[in-house]
Amino acid sequence: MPEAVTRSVTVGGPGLLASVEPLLREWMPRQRWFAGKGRPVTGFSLVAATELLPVVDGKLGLYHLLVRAQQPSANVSGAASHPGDCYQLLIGVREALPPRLAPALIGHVHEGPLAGRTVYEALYDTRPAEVILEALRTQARIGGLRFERREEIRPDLVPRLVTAEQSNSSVVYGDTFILKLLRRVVPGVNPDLELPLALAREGCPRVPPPTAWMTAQVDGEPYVLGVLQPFVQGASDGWELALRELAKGEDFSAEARALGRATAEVHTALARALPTATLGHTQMQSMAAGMTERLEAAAQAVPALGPYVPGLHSAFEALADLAAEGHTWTAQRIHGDLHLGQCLRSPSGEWWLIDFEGEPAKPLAERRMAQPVVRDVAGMLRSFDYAAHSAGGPPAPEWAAACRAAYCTGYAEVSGVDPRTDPVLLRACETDKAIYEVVYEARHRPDWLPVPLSAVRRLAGPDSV
Ligand SMILES: Nc1ncnc2c1ncn2[C@@H]1O[C@H](COP(=O)(O)OP(=O)(O)O)[C@@H](O)[C@H]1O
Ligand SMILES: O=P(O)(O)O[C@H]1O[C@H](CO)[C@@H](O[C@H]2O[C@H](CO)[C@@H](O)[C@H](O)[C@H]2O)[C@H](O)[C@H]1O
Repeated sequence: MPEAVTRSVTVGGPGLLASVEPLLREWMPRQRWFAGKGRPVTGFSLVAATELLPVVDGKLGLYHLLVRAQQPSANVSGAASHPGDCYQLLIGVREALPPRLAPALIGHVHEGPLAGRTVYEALYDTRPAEVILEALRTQARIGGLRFERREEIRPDLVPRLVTAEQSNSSVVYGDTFILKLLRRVVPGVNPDLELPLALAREGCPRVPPPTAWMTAQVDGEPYVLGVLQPFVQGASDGWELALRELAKGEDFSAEARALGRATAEVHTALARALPTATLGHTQMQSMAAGMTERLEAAAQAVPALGPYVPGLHSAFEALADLAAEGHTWTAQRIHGDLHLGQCLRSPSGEWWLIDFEGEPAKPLAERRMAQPVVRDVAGMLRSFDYAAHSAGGPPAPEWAAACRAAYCTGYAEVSGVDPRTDPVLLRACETDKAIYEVVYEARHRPDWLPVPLSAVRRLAGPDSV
């Protein structure tokens, strides 16, 4: 496949990749954001390279790379044709790393134009993070990179990398803005920019409005690479708060109800901002078929699911049956991966929803489809259950049940529709989510696998084991 190198400079283009490839092969699969875990990386191909700061006289060099990780077994059914995932990297080059940058080390280069130098994850470093903010602030165009903004940005904000576990990488600037740099990038409209922009146009106060964003044009296709948005100062995320309350034996249902209200506010604004649809027999049967396919793929990938497969199937069959009876559902754009960790509570008690990327493993077209809002509701209901099984003590099913009920009540107060009035769809969506979580945990956090498995056991019903 011909791949354009945005700006092929001697060191920063193919020369840089050739020098660092052996280091990346070792370093990238260890990163939390690396999506292809468990499959060998056989090599990298360069999609685009942009020099942001040249290596001059031993001073810092900075390169923006889009690289494709070649993993021949990525797609079992189309192994030979899968081009591999494309990742965004910001690579710093120095003579040596100061101790404060030790965690950022990628490795020491032994050959090629960078021989003798050290390459590192540049987001840990102040100057590279400043370069990106400055490009956003001035709406720069560098090589194939485009930086755009909706609002003014102050020039003197001090950056710090967010070190929390996440699927992408974020930098906070002076407690004023947070920039999320996407790691695995795909061509097309990214909902993590599209939806917050649509919500900002609607004046929805529950989602931080994008201040600026960064894109690339590669082979004529647009890639969203990063989004800058206001930083909610002093915020705690819903997951931390829920675990804290659980540890104290405290009820969380007032917050759960407020979260239900916030979710419904966002859904109502999305339904105003973007097209909605009515899903009839064919679409719902195809949704149920998709859920069944995911279950089968998950059972292949995670054998522990095996005994529950028949019971889980019944949730999807019930949905298909309801569709066959002529029942219809309303669909609209939704969050797509809603859970407690995507909800921030400001010190004044307001809830914000973040991270509209959807389930990262799903194709973009699927993530951008109109869907029943119950999918998001199911994600949150799963999250209360997750908290009740993860707090360290014995599982707290009554705590989860109270939160789940309060969340649905809050949702109904704002939207006028209680998700519990659609139990077949709710069970199917919760089951689908729990199966997704089983695969996610098996791949990323195997120690957590028992948490979604306990839900699978419950959702599959008593006859399945
Ligand atoms: N606007 C914001 N204000 C404050 N903190 C934020 C904001 N957006 C994100 N964060 C913090 O950054 C973390 C990662 O953001 P998120 O969008 O969920 O990234 P990822 O897709 O990598 O998981 C969140 O869990 C939250 O703690
Ligand atoms: O926040 P991300 O977009 O990275 O979402 C992924 O990672 C989440 C974990 O960080 C994962 O969420 C699962 O674990 C949460 C607790 O850590 C729990 O609150 C969620 O309910 C549960 O789904 C999410 O599924 C995954 O897409």
